[in-house]
Amino acid sequence: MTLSESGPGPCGARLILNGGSSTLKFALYQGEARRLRGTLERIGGAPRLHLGEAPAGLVPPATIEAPDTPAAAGALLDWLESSGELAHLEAIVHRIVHGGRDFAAPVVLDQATLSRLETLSPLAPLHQPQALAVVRACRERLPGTHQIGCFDTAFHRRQPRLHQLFGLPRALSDEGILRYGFHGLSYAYIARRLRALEGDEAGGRAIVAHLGQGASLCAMHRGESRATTMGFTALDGLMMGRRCGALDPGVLLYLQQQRGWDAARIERLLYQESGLLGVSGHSDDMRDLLASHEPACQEAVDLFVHRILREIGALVAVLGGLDTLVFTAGIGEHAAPVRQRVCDQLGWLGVELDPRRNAEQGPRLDRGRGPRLWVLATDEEAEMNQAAALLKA
Ligand SMILES: Nc1ncnc2c1ncn2[C@@H]1O[C@H](COP(=O)(O)OP(=O)(O)O)[C@@H](O)[C@H]1O
Ligand SMILES: CC(=O)OP(=O)(O)O
Ligand SMILES: [Mg+2]
Repeated sequence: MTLSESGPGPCGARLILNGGSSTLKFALYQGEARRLRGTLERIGGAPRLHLGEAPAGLVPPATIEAPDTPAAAGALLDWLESSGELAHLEAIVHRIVHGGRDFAAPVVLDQATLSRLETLSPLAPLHQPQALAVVRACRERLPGTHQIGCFDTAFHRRQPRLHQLFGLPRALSDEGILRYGFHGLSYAYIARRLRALEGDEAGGRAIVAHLGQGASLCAMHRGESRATTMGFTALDGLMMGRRCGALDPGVLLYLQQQRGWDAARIERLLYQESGLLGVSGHSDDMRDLLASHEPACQEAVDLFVHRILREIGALVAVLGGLDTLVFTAGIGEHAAPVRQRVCDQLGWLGVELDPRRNAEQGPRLDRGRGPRLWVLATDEEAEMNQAAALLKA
């Protein structure tokens, strides 16, 4: 079904909801024009609502209750509704992290689609159940609006088959145990930005470092995904805020067999207790670690950078060289010391970061020699709005 078959007309507004592992980002669009944009961050801790863009007179709520993403979305809808912002709402566009093999483009989220997506929840336990709960709540609360899903995995579905395979028995690959990759809405947006910024030069080999609470790298050729560090789930690859990234699977066997850990205990270790938080013993937030002089906090940052370097090396080998390196997402966009440390250790690739440009947040960071270096603010919401508009066409 396309929206034009049943939609209420061309001038309806679209609300975009982008649930991350620590944030709920939102935006309201009228066609291509953005009316407001904001982030609810530190969900589950001490939530704060930042309004990046908003019409004059729209005041954020003084306090917000957000123990989890569905509660955060409910509070956000309460506030937008009481402010009169949802009067002409046509659709709510949801970021759905896992689309598996079947969902490679935006879809209308009807009952049957939701049931199919629920089967993927175990593969993205921090994101998928929460996003689907938000969709169900929106269907009940605003039955006159369409619910549309855009998928993190979609951008990577055209990777060469070899790059999607694990070295597992064929039968397991055939049933869908494959490398899917995530953060695809962010990578699709950055690929578009690079085309606009670099023009014909964008035909080259690029690595995009999406460094947020979840973190991954994507190797692109001509703006298309060739390889990425996340896999079947959003656990693989880089070390993250609370996830350890790539891990010798023997560690899991050891914990099961020698310590008697069950699946729930292992899931908690992998998704909640590891990464920057586990190594530092202090915080999962790069801002806290960069401000600390504790050796364990510094070691956590050292390991974060080291893992990025190792994975960049692997992706450069896949691409056969490097023309462009982009930093994006919470850490990539804001943590100049992390960008500096990564680039300082990539001299062997001809990377030369300009410290002044880096301190001034670029957007161009190189000295005019070697691979082009950029810091670009990602905009998954803009990508989702555009994708939803195409669904309507
Ligand atoms: N000014 C900053 N300096 C360093 N790190 C930052 C800064 N602002 C945000 N971050 C990091 O970005 C993370 C959030 O990234 P983001 O991409 O917005 O989140 P999510 O992965 O939940 O979508 C925070 O956990 C924090 O580590
Ligand atoms: C897939 C993933 O880890 O997303 P986020 O970084 O938004 O939590
Ligand atoms: Mg995110």
